[in-house]
Amino acid sequence: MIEVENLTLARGGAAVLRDLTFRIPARGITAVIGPNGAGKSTLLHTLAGLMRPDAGSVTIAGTDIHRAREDERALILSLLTQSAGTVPRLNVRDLVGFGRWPHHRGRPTQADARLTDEVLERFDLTDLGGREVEELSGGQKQRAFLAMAYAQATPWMLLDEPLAALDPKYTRDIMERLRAIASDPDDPRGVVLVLHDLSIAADHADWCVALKDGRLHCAGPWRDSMTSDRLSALYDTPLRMVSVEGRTVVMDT
Ligand SMILES: Nc1ncnc2c1ncn2[C@@H]1O[C@H](COP(=O)(O)OP(=O)(O)OP(=O)(O)O)[C@@H](O)[C@H]1O
Repeated sequence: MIEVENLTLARGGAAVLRDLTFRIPARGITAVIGPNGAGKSTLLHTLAGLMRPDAGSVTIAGTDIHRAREDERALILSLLTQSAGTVPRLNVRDLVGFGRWPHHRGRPTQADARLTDEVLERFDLTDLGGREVEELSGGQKQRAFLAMAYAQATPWMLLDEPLAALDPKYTRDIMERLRAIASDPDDPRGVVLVLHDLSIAADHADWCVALKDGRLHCAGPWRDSMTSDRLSALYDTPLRMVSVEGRTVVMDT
């Protein structure tokens, strides 16, 4: 479980996260949503321990993230940031293998190599293993970065806008992979991702954390906590959740 208590943080002298208290259950997909500038990326970086709050705490799997050492954090969570983009002259296999770093600290074992191969296979990247990451399409690249985060083998994966600039086919591909990861009976991971596409969130998220102007708008199971009125108030624009062929779609009205 992720437990956030009274989390408060300012950037450049301005309050960005304001007294946030909520929980995220250990399993499933959690969507962090809210308008531009609401504090979603800041929250994710703070959950990951990369930003230190001015007050409050983040406890993940029983560990106070801001008291833990970096190497301890790296065994609890992987973080995929929006700026994960450029890795000159690195091939896909090495990128994915890099996810094993917290486990081997520069001395990869045969088990790390085997695990890297399994992850390449799982993400359909085996044939691309020797290709430079920079040569991949945006969708393939995102899949490779996701595989790197997965290879870190942490109980939690935190992903900042992993669908940015992806076409519908790759969007679906990534979301189906995340669903499989979150509900893997042998090795389930908690997946927390910042999303802008509300229909994707409505369709895939089990849990939601909604921020507005740095404050918690609501948090809880998506089905119970999200309504058309709540979404409209969150984004200050009329939005409606409708069911189309059994799937929830969010449209502006
Ligand atoms: N480096 C920085 N220095 C000072 N303020 C910052 C910095 N980065 C972001 N902020 C401010 O923090 C607030 C929250 O930004 P953040 O990027 O967390 O929001 P967000 O919800 O992820 O936005 P978006 O949906 O547009 O990506 C914004 O007001 C932003 O201007």
